[in-house]
Amino acid sequence: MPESVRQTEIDVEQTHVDRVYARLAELRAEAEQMRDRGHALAHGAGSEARMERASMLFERDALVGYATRLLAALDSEHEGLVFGRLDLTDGQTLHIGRLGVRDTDLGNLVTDWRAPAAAAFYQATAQDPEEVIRRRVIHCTGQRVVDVEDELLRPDAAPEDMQVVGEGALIAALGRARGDAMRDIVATIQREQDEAIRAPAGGVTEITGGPGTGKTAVALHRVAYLLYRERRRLGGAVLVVGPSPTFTNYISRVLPSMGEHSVELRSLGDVLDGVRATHVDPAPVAAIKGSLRMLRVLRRVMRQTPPTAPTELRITYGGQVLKLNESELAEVRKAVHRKPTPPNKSRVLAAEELLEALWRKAEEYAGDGFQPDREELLTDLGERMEFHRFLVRWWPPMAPTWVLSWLRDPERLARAARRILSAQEVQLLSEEWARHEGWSVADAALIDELRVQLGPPPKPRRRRPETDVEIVQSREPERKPLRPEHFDEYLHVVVDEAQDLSPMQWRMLGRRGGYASWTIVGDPAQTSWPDAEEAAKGRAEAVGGSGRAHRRYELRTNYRNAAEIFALAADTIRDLVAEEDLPHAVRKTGVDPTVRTVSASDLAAAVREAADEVLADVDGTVGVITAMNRVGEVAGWLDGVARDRLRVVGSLECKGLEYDATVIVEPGDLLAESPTGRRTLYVAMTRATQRMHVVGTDDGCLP
Ligand SMILES: Nc1ncnc2c1ncn2[C@@H]1O[C@H](COP(=O)(O)OP(=O)(O)OP(=O)(O)O)[C@@H](O)[C@H]1O
Repeated sequence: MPESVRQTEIDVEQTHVDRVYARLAELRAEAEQMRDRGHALAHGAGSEARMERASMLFERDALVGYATRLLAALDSEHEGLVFGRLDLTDGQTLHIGRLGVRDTDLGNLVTDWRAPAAAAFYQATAQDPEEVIRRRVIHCTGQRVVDVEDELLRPDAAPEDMQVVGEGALIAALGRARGDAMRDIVATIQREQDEAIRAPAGGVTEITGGPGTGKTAVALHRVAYLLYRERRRLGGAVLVVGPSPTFTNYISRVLPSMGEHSVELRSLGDVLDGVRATHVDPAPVAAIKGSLRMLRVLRRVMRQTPPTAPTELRITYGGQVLKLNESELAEVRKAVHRKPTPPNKSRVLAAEELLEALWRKAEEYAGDGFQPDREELLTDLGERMEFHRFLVRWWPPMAPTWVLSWLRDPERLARAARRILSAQEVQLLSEEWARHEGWSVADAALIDELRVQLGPPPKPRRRRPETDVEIVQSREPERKPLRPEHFDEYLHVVVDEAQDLSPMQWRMLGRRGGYASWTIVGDPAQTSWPDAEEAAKGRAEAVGGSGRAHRRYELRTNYRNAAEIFALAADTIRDLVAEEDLPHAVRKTGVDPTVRTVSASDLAAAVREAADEVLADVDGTVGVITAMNRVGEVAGWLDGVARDRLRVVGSLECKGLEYDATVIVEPGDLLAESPTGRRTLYVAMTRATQRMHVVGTDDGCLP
């Protein structure tokens, strides 16, 4: 095809794109004018009838809302507002874009990609072309059209003069270098993906598929689609949860690039306001913390005597010293906890039980010179300042992080875990809590559980009590949640990498989606959770009743990995996963991944060499993936190497991420790291789009 044909087609599209931007400038001016007029209307002393004013205000709000979204979309970083065109058999052409734009005569200059009319852009295939003759993907940089890629779907219906340019937008898109942020795929969504994106909002929508099949991309585009369809109901009430802050960062630009800014994106460690946990426990520790057995451990620990509580109550009444010792106080505490009221609402009950215990003491001491009256004693002691001072220290407000921190004391942990966890498990937990000051991602779910079990701490009246130690993990400025604090219910919850959620984490999310519909995205083959049955139970409880609509979509094409890379990665789990459950990688690079075995003393140099090689081979990012406990060491080996493009990541932190090239360091370490080591290695080996080197010290390092 001569270059001049391509240029002519680019020029044709440029003319249309120019018209779109000219119209947008008009719309922007109109919206601003309308906003100002609406403002004057709202504040002026006009004589319009109330109803008329209300309807104008409504119109103004609608227009200003539209204009605001339009401006936000225009101002977002993306690669052009218009990205597609359909030529249909009835002679119509339709331009597809991130937002719909109407002309002055109300004709469509651009059709929103989420509108029903645009569905054919994604659903038409060569086998089933519907009414589409030609599908064109338009590449823009800002307002400039730089290229077009066509697919001719109905050659039989194509007019003589119709030009067809390029070899397919998908393959071109997949070959592009990757950066630190995921890009939207609006221009090249494939049919199987589109079906999942446009599934109805209600009930539970499950999207599964192997690595690189676009599950995350599909989930995010689905959110944009649902907001387009049901903005009034869902606006501000959608939560997307991913495994780590690195992951949420990585995907954070996708929705804004589609003009959607009202979605709350959180990682598992910061679902709960006020806690920002980032460090990841070793797999065996995470497995204990995530197990439902922890529920019983937590219920026990919150019933323990707080470490700051006084161990003796002494009070004088009628010349007698009434005394409750440590074990008597513990009995009183037990009696209070037998009631169903949450501890933070039980102080009055605690006071009553203490007074009753004091009365029993007084009865014991009753004799010639001491004849106490029950009512009088309860009233007198209950009104004493010394009694209240004791009560506040003995039954303090309990912040969930404070109560969890009691388990850092091995003796308290052993008591709370007796006959629930094994001695070895207790030791593992103890050692891990001793190693870190802050909270881990798995701890966040425990803190959330305690928050609910303890109930909200009473608001301090004058000064904060010493024990109210809500610990915030990071020194970053507190992020302002889109929703009011502790109003944590959402109407749609998207869970990514769902295969890794522990039952305790499912409980945490379930609390936020009591009335929600769900999109659950994951790949069982990539799971790092050892007890699939327990996790499934936790998930079923979180997403609710079996009577709900439940639809499943399976994505089967791996768009990320070069076929050569995926073939080697798949070998690691072939005997764990049925062949038909592995995705099909569509893109070949002609370059095989390498596996190098070196001596332990040469490992650092070999890793450095492999990193240098791939940095020279690819333009985008390089991930060096190693066992969690070696991240610091390996980063040291690569100190100063291409800081802008090279990242050293731990095996459990690379979930969901993507690089142009990867270096897998010492695969044996990844295998040994946890009972699901083989799946972890599979995840690590499926992160690269173009190149992969595996470097290890063991000849048979790959299964
Ligand atoms: N239709 C498409 N057009 C262009 N790129 C696509 C398409 N579908 C997926 N991709 C790209 O493929 C890569 C993998 O997508 P994504 O991360 O969503 O896969 P995933 O199934 O969530 O993977 P994993 O399970 O490994 O985390 C991304 O770079 C994404 O942009």
